[in-house]
Amino acid sequence: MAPKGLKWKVVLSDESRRSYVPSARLGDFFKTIYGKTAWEQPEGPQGLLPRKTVWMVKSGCQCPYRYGGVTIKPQEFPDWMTELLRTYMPYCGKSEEEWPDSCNVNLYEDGSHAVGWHTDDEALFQSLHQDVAIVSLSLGQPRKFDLRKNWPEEGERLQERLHLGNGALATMEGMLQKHYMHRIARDDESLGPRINLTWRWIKKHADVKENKDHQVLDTLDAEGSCIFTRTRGAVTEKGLWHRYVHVWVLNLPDSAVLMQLRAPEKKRFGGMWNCTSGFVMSGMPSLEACKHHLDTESGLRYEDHMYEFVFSCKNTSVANGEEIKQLIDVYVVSLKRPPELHKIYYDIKEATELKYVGIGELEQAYQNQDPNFVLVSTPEYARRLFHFLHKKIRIYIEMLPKIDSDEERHNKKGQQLLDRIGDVNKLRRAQDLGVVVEPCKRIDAYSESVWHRAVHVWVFDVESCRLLLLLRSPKKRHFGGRWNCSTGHIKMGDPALPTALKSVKDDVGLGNVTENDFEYLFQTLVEMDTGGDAFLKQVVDVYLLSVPNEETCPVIPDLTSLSLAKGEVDQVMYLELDRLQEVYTTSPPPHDFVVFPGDDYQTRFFFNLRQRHKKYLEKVAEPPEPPMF
Ligand SMILES: O=C(O)CCC(=O)C(=O)O
Ligand SMILES: [Fe+2]
Repeated sequence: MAPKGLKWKVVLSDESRRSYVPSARLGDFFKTIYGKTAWEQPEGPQGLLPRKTVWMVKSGCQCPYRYGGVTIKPQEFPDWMTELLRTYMPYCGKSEEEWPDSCNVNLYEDGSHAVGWHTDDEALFQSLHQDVAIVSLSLGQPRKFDLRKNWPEEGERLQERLHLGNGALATMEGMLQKHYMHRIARDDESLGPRINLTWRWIKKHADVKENKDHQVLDTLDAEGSCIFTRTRGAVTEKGLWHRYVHVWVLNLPDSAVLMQLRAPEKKRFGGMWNCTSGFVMSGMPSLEACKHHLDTESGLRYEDHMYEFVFSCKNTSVANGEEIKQLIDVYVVSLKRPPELHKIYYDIKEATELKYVGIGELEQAYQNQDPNFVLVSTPEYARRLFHFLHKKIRIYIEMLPKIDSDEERHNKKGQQLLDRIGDVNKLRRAQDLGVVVEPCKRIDAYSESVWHRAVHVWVFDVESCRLLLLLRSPKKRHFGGRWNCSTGHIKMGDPALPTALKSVKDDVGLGNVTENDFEYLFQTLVEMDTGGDAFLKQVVDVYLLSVPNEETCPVIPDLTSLSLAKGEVDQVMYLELDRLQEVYTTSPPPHDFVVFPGDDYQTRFFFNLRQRHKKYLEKVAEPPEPPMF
């Protein structure tokens, strides 16, 4: 109450005992929000979120909130939100026009409910690029709110703790989301429920679309020259030739491309996976169209030089009974550090999901004419696109420092001891013959081309005659970014079979199988140039793990049920034996597969497996044996 200019000395200031609103009213707020909210408990990559939540937006906004691998659909601000805003915004100096347009509401039912370290840095809020404000209101059970610096300077305090009590109003301002993380930690004491509201201002909404049918496009003659301009509505209705762009955002480390699931209600190709694509407006260079579509659909902006023009092709297709005639300019944007999915914006009216689809998976979609994907039927499209994508990935992998990803992580594996083998000509099975000379370190085995031992394990779907293939992480020293079976080094003195078992378990998490399920196929010598200075020289015991088998693996493992070793295996697929044999017999072999040289693989392997498949079918077809008395 001090008049301006007069300085009072404050002897006691206890904000913690102050509430902006009488506590009975706080109780009413709590009850209303608790009871009137359709709470959700979404499931993320690590299971159910340890709290209930809703994402609320002002009427007219459709933006979903995506974070930590979950997407929360928006609910419109309910009536009680207006009352809360009217009550609290004056404390933040915000008039009604300036009220926030969205709010994340969390319900922590007890002390086991929490939110882990995170920042509110999703593209919607643009909080990594500019000062933003987030206003937080806490109701109910007081909880501890922690803040932690991302890049603490030496000697600086790392963490701050606030106690957010019933009715506490807090703000996060400036560039806090860039420099700090925050959390509500679990609290094992038995605690009552707490509701927290964080009000935010959405900075990057969906592009407000004008009536698309009125956009003007150039129509083309057979040579691709512009003949006249027509509205988009007329072009699509009459099936006139027009210009179109496809933009493939290439995630180099994962060998994958960004795709979106088109909203089911879209007139053309609704409910199908597609790259970013769109019309080229009259007079617009196609590069501008690419930039426009990528920005408005996904909020991704890149400099011109990031867009590589790959090729143009003519394509005709039919969607929804209408003929579409397009001259498509295809562009690729290759990213060494692609954005995390949950940070990419999308408009749910246009797309309902985003994902990075492995190039292998996309190629398979083309081969199988997968109806879940929008595919360009002109054969040269797939041929030229995949040729280009593979080339980009190859160049990227060649540029990576050649370090074994494991070495990078613990620097231990390189020190592992392997058996060094002397005269490989004397050898049938390394452990039988006295050809093991002396141990050598794994790292030296690589750099000095020392013969050592390894296993290959092929998981064989004997029913459909397919093999499980693993896409090796691009960072692997040998064969990075290429499809192969499961492989492992045999450590000094170890027998091969347990190594085989361990390899598949580590690589793809096949849990129940035992050593008895493995079949020894043959031993082969692998001498290959894997891209480094030295040759890889291995004496390999090749094993087969056939599925299904009655005891430990009664069903063929579903790809999604496998758990892939991080940093080792990026993807898995089943490939028909015939197709793998084609890969093995193509010359030169396709660079995205590891193809082991030598007769053992070329002949024995495929022959062996085909026999097993045949036998299996015969066995299944046999009538059951009559009971014996
Ligand atoms: O419950 C809180 O106080 C924090 C909530 C939060 O960080 C969020 O919703 O992003
Ligand atoms: Fe947060």
